[in-house]
Amino acid sequence: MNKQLEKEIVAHSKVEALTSRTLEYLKNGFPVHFTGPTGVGKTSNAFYVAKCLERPVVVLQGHEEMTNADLLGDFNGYTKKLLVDNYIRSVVKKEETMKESFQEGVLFEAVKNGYTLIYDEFTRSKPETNNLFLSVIEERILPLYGSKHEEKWVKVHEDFSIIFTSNPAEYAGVHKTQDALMDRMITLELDYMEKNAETAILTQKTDISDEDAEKIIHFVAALRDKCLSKGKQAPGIRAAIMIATLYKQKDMTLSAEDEEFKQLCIDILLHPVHKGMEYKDKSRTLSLITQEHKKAFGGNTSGK
Ligand SMILES: Nc1ncnc2c1ncn2[C@@H]1O[C@H](COP(=O)(O)OP(=O)(O)OP(=O)(O)O)[C@@H](O)[C@H]1O
Repeated sequence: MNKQLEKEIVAHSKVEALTSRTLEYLKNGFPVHFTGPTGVGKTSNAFYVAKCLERPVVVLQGHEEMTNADLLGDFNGYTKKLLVDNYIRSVVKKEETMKESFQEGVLFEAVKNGYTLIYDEFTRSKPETNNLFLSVIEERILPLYGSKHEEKWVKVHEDFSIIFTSNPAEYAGVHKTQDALMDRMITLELDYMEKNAETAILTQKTDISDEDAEKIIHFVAALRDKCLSKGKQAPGIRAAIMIATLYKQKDMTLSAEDEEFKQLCIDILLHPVHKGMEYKDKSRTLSLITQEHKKAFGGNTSGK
């Protein structure tokens, strides 16, 4: 696992519980799917579980243009081999052979060697492409049809595991639901983290004090709660990370009276909070943010 990511994970109680259940399911041969809104930790949790499996990790990022060749591999040109034999000086024998060289695709490599595959945002890929996963999961073989490969299929290594992630807000209107594939995995729904877990993550990522981190998290969470009761979109931990990073870097004061800090919060939050509202009038969202900002930072003068 990537050293940077290993350092970054905050293994709060929800992460630990989720990880131990996920490991149990994967070890019994069932793929696991983390789903939930943006920023709740689906990818981070997938990496953490993968690390616990102690196998090499490969990552696939779902996208519209993904093809079977990306997953299985392809012949990517020719390798030329020239053999010159002039053992007897006057007789020169030349032999030239051309061989197609095969570049293994991500899925082929993972399945063959028993790696852990993280398939992030898999619903962004076309269902026809994802159909390859049906036999990998059910029959434990990877069919190599259409790949010009000599073998017809490759057997799935017993250490191979897959963790899928997706965001349900993206399902609508992208592709038809991938029911056959979904039916073969255990889907675990992740929700927004507890405030103390978010505070720990924020402190670790931005190196601000616990007290300041707690205030920023409470502020963002208060606005999120307003969105959740109305719309589907809401600001998450990433917005809090942006606020904390810039507040620290620009040496602002964590106070409702610091106009620069207030403007920073508005810039970061107006768009995501308004997306979560059902009304059109943006000035209502602006006054909501200003109001919550005052509640969270009113009168305070914090030293970082
Ligand atoms: N347990 C954790 N420890 C440390 N950082 C975390 C943890 N959970 C989430 N994060 C951080 O929060 C942010 C969002 O996490 P992540 O990318 O895993 O969410 P996601 O649900 O996959 O989001 P998206 O759907 O937008 O891809 C990242 O900066 C990530 O590093």
